[in-house]
Amino acid sequence: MPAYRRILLKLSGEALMGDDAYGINRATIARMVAEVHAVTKLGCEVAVVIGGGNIFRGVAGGSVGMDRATADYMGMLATVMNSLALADAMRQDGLTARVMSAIAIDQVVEPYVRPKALQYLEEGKVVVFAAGTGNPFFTTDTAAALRGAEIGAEVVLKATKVDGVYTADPAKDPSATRYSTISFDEAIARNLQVMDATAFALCRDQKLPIRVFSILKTGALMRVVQGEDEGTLVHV
Ligand SMILES: Nc1ncnc2c1ncn2[C@@H]1O[C@H](COP(=O)(O)OP(=O)(O)O)[C@@H](O)[C@H]1O
Ligand SMILES: O=c1ccn([C@@H]2O[C@H](COP(=O)(O)OP(=O)(O)O)[C@@H](O)[C@H]2O)c(=O)[nH]1
Repeated sequence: MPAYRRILLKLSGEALMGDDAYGINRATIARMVAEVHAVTKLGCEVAVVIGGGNIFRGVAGGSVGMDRATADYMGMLATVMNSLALADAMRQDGLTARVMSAIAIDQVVEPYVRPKALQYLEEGKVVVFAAGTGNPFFTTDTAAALRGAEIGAEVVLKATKVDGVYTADPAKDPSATRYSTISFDEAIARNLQVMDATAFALCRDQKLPIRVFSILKTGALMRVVQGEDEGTLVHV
């Protein structure tokens, strides 16, 4: 029995690069798909939000000097590409996935319609939410919080490059230590950058817990879905 009936899984775009410099690493995406497939077999309904940082980010290198909103729309389009790649990898693995976009791009993917998304989930299909929230100045972490709340997910699972929430950015401060649990209030007060404050605040207000764990660690998703202690739980 899974510990959760329905989850919202946030996959880092940047982590999908694996050891590549850009784009999507086939082995990394195939491994993530296999892990998602395994948890669906437990009877867990899975919705996915995927980032775009492996292709384009509104606030990084390639966007210097650009109008921020324009750069953010490019970032959202990057998430559409990742979503298509992910859904196709799922198809190859024998999983049925549906991509729904927050921005109209009807010839490519169907638009996000909440009742339709709920129907797909009830049918056991994996739903991949593309284009983030559909708005510039937001992130795919916030999209994960938003869609997670909308579909009544019991938890937002953030699969990223680090294996939890640390006292400081572990990429910059090697003396940082990992929390096994932390409250939303403390994570916000300490300005911990593992997720943006908008995402934290939305989940806190909706009483939707977040678990942060490593996308690089094989079997971590399964352990989380089985209710085992993995990564960091951010709670109300
Ligand atoms: N307190 C912290 N605990 C953990 N990670 C942190 C913290 N502060 C900053 N980070 C950084 O946040 C990154 C994850 O956030 P982000 O870049 O938005 O990832 P994603 O691509 O998954 O959206 C980690 O790779 C880590 O280096
Ligand atoms: O609701 C959203 C979600 C994403 N983005 C843009 O899309 C980029 C890629 O998303 P994100 O950085 O969250 O991806 P990840 O960190 O997971 O790779 C962001 O930098 C933003 O420019 C946006 O404008 N609105």
